[in-house]
Amino acid sequence: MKNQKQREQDLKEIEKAYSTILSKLPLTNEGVESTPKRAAKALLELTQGYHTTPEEKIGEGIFPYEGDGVVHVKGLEICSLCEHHLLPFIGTCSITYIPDKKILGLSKLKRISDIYARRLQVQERLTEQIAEAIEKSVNPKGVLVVIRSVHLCMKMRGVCEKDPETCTVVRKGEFARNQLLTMQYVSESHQAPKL
Ligand SMILES: Nc1nc2c(ncn2[C@@H]2O[C@H](COP(=O)(O)OP(=O)(O)OP(=O)(O)O)[C@@H](O)[C@H]2O)c(=O)[nH]1
Ligand SMILES: [Zn+2]
Repeated sequence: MKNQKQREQDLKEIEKAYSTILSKLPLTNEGVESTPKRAAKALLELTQGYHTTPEEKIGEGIFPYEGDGVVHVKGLEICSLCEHHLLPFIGTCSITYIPDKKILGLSKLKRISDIYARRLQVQERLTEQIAEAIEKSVNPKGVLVVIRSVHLCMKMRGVCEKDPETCTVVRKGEFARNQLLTMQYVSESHQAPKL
């Protein structure tokens, strides 16, 4: 992982690259003087997930559990950047797991999804990585992750689709074996926001 000095150097180089990009546009706006600096900071913020791991974010947030239930958390906001166009995709994530003696602190589900969303992504891989991280942390009997999102690269450019929604589903353990259970929780997942 990069240290503070390397990251400051990266920030300067990204800022320079944004200046070059802007210099190719016939701009007349006066307000863009500090834009390369702001854009560089924004890019690093949107990709800060590269500098952390689930283990680090989960910390002490794993607890013993004796029950036989299901944990289902929906409506976790996903803000990511597509790796092809560097344009946002924005959606909601629903995480369901069947604990086996261990549960995660609820906020840790959002922290895990953020670690992977704050990188350059395709939605399929993002969904898979969240499911894998939950599997690795508490070894549940099953995990189901559903993301429903809108890709701005489909809406603002290219095909310019008016109301596109992409749904990706990853099933592990019990969910991979039980289609009916999977369908129940997929149908309960929140729709992507209207953008
Ligand atoms: N599978 C998948 N595709 C994505 C995701 N985000 C963007 N894409 C797609 O990546 C593809 C890149 O296709 P290319 O033909 O290389 O790029 P392009 O010419 O900009 O494609 P168009 O968007 O069709 O104009 C496009 O079809 C995008 O819609 C994602 O999360 N998952
Ligand atoms: Zn894209």
